[in-house]
Amino acid sequence: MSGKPIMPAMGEYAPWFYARALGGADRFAFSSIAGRHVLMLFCGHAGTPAAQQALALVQSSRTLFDDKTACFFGVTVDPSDEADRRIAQKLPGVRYFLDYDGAISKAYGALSNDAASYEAHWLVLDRELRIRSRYRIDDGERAIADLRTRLAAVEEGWAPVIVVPDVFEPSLCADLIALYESRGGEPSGFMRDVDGKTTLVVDDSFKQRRDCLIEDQTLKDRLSGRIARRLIPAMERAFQFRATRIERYLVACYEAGAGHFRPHRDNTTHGTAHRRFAVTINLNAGDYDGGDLRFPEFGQRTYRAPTGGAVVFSCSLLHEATPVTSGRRYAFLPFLYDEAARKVRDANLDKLAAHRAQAAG
Ligand SMILES: O=C(O)CCC(=O)C(=O)O
Ligand SMILES: [Fe+2]
Repeated sequence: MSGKPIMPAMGEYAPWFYARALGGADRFAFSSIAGRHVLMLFCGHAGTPAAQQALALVQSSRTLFDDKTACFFGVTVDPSDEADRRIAQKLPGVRYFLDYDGAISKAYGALSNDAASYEAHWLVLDRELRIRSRYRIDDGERAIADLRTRLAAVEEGWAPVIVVPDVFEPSLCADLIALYESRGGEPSGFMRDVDGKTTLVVDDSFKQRRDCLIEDQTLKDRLSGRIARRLIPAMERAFQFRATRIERYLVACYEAGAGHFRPHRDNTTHGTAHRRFAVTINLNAGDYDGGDLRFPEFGQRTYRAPTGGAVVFSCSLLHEATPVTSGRRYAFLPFLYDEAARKVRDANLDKLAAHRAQAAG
């Protein structure tokens, strides 16, 4: 077998992967960069004349890569690029994946399976990380012109979410806020797989929120009853999914000037892979500014459920809670899943680093 690489075709979703990013995370999640156009350069070795010219072009278009509308990712298979400083992360917008085992280059068809040949090229991806165009490495001017044209034509989209009013009545929302205020909240973390174990990470620059876990069974029954009768039927109609299980009963509080949760997906670790739908039930929607949901793969539009109402969305969608700029935002934030997903959860229990991890997301 020649091991000739197969390149993903135009319009296909780019393969997702984790890889070390130069000057960044050891396990950078490619899927987390969605929400803006991406220019990728599979350069192989950054020292070749073609790669040098390509990198100079990236530098001369530097302002395009602001991490808001677009970003650049180079992919190198050559450890000497890092050692000899031929490449460097430049924030915002310019990053490199260190693909020393060639896995990314193979998945994208740049490196042949027998690792004998490398087809250096550019790719332009849209904000959903779909492949829109491909250019040879010496055709970089056209790649960048194409990216500019696409950026100029970006349209606002609608995320595939539903907004369901009146899941909780106003007095139940008030009770939950009162519970939070009497008990207080703990700093809230999020989950990340570290050495194969799903681990709780606290990082204020990524997420800042305080959570109060509800333990009272009578209250939990009241809440799950509302969800079963007022939310799950709406989900069945919209998504053909019948949720039977609720993960975590928690009241969250985002404070003005600090509270936010940067773009993430809710099911990307072993310990969270069973999550199917995320639910945001706002408890005091009229009392704060900012603090809305945004789904960057579909645009900049924001979503806010009315008090007692829910926004429901697939846990696989990239989403963020925008910073609260005034007031305090309270929300009830369960994840829903079903019996098939429960088997996934049971199978992954041994991959949880700590029991506390169950509440975070
Ligand atoms: O604040 C929200 O509405 C969403 C929170 C969230 O995304 C999460 O807890 O995973
Ligand atoms: Fe989330």
